[in-house]
Formats: sequence, C-alpha cells, structure tokens
Amino acid sequence: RLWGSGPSVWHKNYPVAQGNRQSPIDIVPHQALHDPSLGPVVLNYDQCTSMNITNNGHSVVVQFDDSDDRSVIQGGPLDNPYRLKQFHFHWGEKGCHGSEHTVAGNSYASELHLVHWNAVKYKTFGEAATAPDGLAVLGIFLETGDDHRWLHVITDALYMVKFKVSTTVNCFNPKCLLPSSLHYWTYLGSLTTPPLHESVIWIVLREPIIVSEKQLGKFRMLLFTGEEEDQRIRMENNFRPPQPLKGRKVRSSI
Ligand SMILES: NS(=O)(=O)c1ccco1
Ligand SMILES: [Zn+2]
Repeated sequence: RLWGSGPSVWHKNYPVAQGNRQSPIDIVPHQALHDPSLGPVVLNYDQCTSMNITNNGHSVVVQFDDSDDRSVIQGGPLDNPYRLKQFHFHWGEKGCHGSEHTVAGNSYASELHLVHWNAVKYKTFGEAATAPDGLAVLGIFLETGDDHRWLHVITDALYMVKFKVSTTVNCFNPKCLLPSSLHYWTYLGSLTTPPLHESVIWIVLREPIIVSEKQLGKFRMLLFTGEEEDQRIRMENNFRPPQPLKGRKVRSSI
C-alpha cells in the first residue's frame, strides 16, 4: 500500500467506506442461504473485444470495447445483461495472501475481478457506477499450483507495463480464465477501491483457478510508480481487507 493512502484512511475522503454495503467481505459458506431461485450465471464473451492492458498505478487492468453487447454476463442474480468493461487483479507479496474476499477466514493468493455494467438501465459506465444495481463484478480466486495455460498471455505482457503505462492486447477472451464450475455466492456490495461506490452486485465463484508461483511473481514485479519517479515502489498487497457484513445475507447457487 502506498504510504498514508491505505484502506484504513480512505474513509476520510470517502465516508462511504464505512457504509452498510462495503466490499470485500468474508464469505462463510455454511451461513450462506442456498437460494434455489438463483439460476446459473451465463457468460457470453466475444472473441475479440479486448483492447489494451494498463498499469493504472494500483492494479493492472485489461480494458474492453463496451460500445455494444458483444461481451455480457447475465442470469444468476442479474435482472439484465451487464456489459464487460474491464478485468483486473488483486494480489499480495507472497503466497497465501492477496485476495480481497475470504472464505471462512481463508484468503487466496490473488483475486480476478471482471467488471460489468448495466447498459440497459444506464447510459454510461460512470452513471451505472453510482447506481445500486449499476455494476456486476465476477470474482474469481487464484490459487498457486501448476502454470495456467492461458494466463501467460496476460503475464507475458506485464513487463511492458512495469511502470504506469498501457499496451495493446487484442482478441483475449477472458472466458479462458474461468474455473470448470460456475457455482457462486452473491451479495450486494461496493467497489473495493476508491470511490467505493455501493453499486456492485457481487458474484464470487467458489472454485479457484490454478496459476503458478512464477506467473503470480510477474504481477509482483509491477510498480505503483511511473518510470520518471526515483522511488521504485513494487505493486503488491493491492487488496482491501474484508468489511463488516452489517446484516447482509449472502446467497449461494450451490
Ligand atoms: N475492485 S473492484 O472490482 O471493486 C473495482 C472496480 C473499479 C474500481 O474498483
Ligand atoms: Zn477489484
């Protein structure tokens, strides 16, 4: 975390940080309500809507062309299709810490977020990002083990965005980053980085994907800082800790 700008001080500039539907949370599987009315999550991702990969100073983000409904998520807890805007990762400086959501108090090495917005009800991502049903983020845990055969497309591009810059990535379909089971937990929450808007319907997959320590290591060599800055601050621990549930119910499709 950058000096003096970590999650513990965000509430000074973003009072919503202490709101009633903040994310991430600790998911306790046995306390989740199995809701049989929750259908499967359906992902229709087009082959070639990815555009670029950017180091934005607090994560590495792959942006998509969201000018039409080519890549959408629907079903599950969602009343409309939500358009894929970007995906990014959160990770730690070593093995078992780095995810944002935890499961029964256990954290994973990293967490992938696929950020979608409700283009049926709202005209722009910015407008959707401030609406209670504006965003849907699919969370996928990353666990260390064997090499992930497709993640290398992203990790091999990371050296090009070591500093805060951007480079093109085309025809990367994030469907290749999904685990085999789409069983999920869902709850109403927020963005996990400022401005922390309480506008996210969270869908967190139970099954992690497996990536190698070597692939994760390439995230850790990214820098928060730009090339011109003399301080070389490694980008690691860019995860917010779990927030109070404040009476919310977590439902499970399982
Ligand atoms: N980490 S996240 O997916 O809640 C997010 C998206 C944009 C800002 O924060
Ligand atoms: Zn995120």
